[in-house]
Amino acid sequence: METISINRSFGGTQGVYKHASTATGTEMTFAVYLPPQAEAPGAKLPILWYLSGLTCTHANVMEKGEYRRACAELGIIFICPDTSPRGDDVPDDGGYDFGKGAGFYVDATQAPWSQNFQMYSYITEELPGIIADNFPADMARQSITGHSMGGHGALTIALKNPGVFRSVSAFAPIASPLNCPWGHKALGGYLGVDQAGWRAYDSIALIEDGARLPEILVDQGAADNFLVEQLKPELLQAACEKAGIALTLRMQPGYDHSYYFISSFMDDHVRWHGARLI
Ligand SMILES: N[C@@H](CCC(=O)N[C@@H](CS)C(=O)NCC(=O)O)C(=O)O
Repeated sequence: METISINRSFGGTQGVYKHASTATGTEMTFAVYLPPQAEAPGAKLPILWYLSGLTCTHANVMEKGEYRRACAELGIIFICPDTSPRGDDVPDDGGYDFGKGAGFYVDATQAPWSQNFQMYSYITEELPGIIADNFPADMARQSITGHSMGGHGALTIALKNPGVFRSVSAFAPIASPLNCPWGHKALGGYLGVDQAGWRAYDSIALIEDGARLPEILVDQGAADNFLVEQLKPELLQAACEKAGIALTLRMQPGYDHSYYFISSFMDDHVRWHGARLI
């Protein structure tokens, strides 16, 4: 692991790092905020993962997400991975919603994507190992959140890994790739046309197939341009009601899909996870 930058912030440090990934076969960049409590000898602190949305790198939430004040107060490590492999040798698509910047947190099975687009394994196996080896992290206390495509990532990863995360929340998540154009393009490309294989990466299908979480917090801007066609929180609400999952879905009047929305509710999410991590 190589350090790209370290900046003092809220008494802790905002770092950016890169490493050679065996999952993706590329260099991967990620950001880690260490709160001031990390500097105490023998510290082992809880982790909050944040998975980003389409077009993002680690940097969007790092620069605009405004998580550091609450993480510094509570003593939470905040981790910001990239959304896909990068590099000249990595295949790409002309659009913003498939290929680079759009890994969808799946392990691709279809050529040419399967060579590098192994983001599910990267996020659930490889990067946690790097974090455990290099930071004062208590891997028994992890929570996960994310935005849009990253909200889909947070929900599906938590549903598929029971017991790993103390809590899961999301900002404007893609509720069901099986039921929106972004999902059809990406999962069709990465996993092939047989939609049976998509169910392992669809929150609604996972719940229908028996996966359970005790509770979920979701904030959704009511003025989000993607709400009706792509995000469809009503599908998550119906699935959770049927399965007995305690979903708190907060429709936020006037908010759009941007980091102006995410940063407005980030403090709430960090504190909600903090109450379950500390
Ligand atoms: N570029 C797309 C929108 C993509 C988009 O809204 N991406 C969200 C995540 S789904 C984002 O966080 N973008 C980066 C940013 O706002 O910093 C469009 O113009 O329709």
